[in-house]
Amino acid sequence: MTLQITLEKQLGEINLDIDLNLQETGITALFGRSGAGKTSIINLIAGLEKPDAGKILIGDRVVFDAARNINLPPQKRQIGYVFQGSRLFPHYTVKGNLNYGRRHKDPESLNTIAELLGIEQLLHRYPAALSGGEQQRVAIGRALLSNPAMLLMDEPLASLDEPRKKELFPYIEQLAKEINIPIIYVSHSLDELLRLADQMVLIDQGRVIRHGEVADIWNSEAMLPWQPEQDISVILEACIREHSSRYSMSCLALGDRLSLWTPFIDAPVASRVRMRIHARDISLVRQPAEQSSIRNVIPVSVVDMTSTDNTSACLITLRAGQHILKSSISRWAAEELAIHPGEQLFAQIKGGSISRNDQVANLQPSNAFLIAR
Ligand SMILES: Nc1ncnc2c1ncn2[C@@H]1O[C@H](COP(=O)(O)OP(=O)(O)OP(=O)(O)O)[C@@H](O)[C@H]1O
Repeated sequence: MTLQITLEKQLGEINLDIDLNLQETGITALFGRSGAGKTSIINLIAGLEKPDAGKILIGDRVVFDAARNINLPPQKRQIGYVFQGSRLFPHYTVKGNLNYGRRHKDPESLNTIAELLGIEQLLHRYPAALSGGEQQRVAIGRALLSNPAMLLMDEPLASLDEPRKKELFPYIEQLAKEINIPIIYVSHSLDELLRLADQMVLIDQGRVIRHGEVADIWNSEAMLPWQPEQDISVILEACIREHSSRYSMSCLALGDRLSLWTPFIDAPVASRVRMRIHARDISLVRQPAEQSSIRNVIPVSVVDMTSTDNTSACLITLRAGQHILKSSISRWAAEELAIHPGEQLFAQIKGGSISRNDQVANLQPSNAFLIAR
């Protein structure tokens, strides 16, 4: 099943003009600045607003086609929607909320979804007696129990504090693995992109700037505006080659003979992981030191270097096998080392600098992620 979305809509000053083909499963993040048009896109897909022109196809089901005057109302589109706030009915219990609008209130699917979201113990409580994270899990459950062909989530974590956000990540990841429908997830959080998204669509001024794999876009120039100079990073995706239980570290295969040691990742050898590596944690040398505390000394070639006169730092883009790395060093050091594009150098990466929050372990080739705890 594919998802084809062509939309045009004048939104005040912004002319929304979108043409997207989305994957059938997994999470696609709609990412962009405030006011870029993300919520408008999912409201148009859900049928809460009407496009000026375009067509929306879920598989072979046409839910909107301006040319043929087809415009199914939201309840006929088979689309689940999770909003920023949970929007639960306060006078219904959790169970009542989950069953709301369900024609066939079979307890089996309710129990399955409740278990998936860890809300089995909450079924008889009222929303007022739930935490923000629990309320959002119920809201997700309610959307799923409408048996949707696709799920839209508009910043579902935005109203939660950091600990609650972290509490919800594993549920959303698990959900993406268990349910076989596409999820469109609106966000402007890099952490959510790193942890949850398989694909991303970068939106600006109502247009699609980039659409593709998260790592490809994250590592491109298009994402630099979202990364403060001190916090520039790349996403690296690779398979676990081995573990060292003695030192509590894991080794990622970057290529035939290229390895990266990181703090231990609780996932099997050969499984794929995603890792955020900060440019500030990579230094460069012409020759590896004979004795060094740094475990990762990786041969790289210089792809590109940028610096501005008014900053002291120089950002150097590097290639290690198939992987992109970025190093932020001082302009002084860059000049002294006389670094130029095309040169071969060695990147030193302190394994310990990669925190647990920067690691995501993926147990399936389908990009379904499990957080490395
Ligand atoms: N019905 C409308 N009529 C006119 N302008 C609108 C309408 N809906 C949205 N807009 C404008 O379109 C732009 C995009 O809004 P939208 O809410 O889709 O952005 P967003 O990317 O979701 O932003 P945020 O991240 O802040 O939620 C905004 O400038 C908004 O003011």
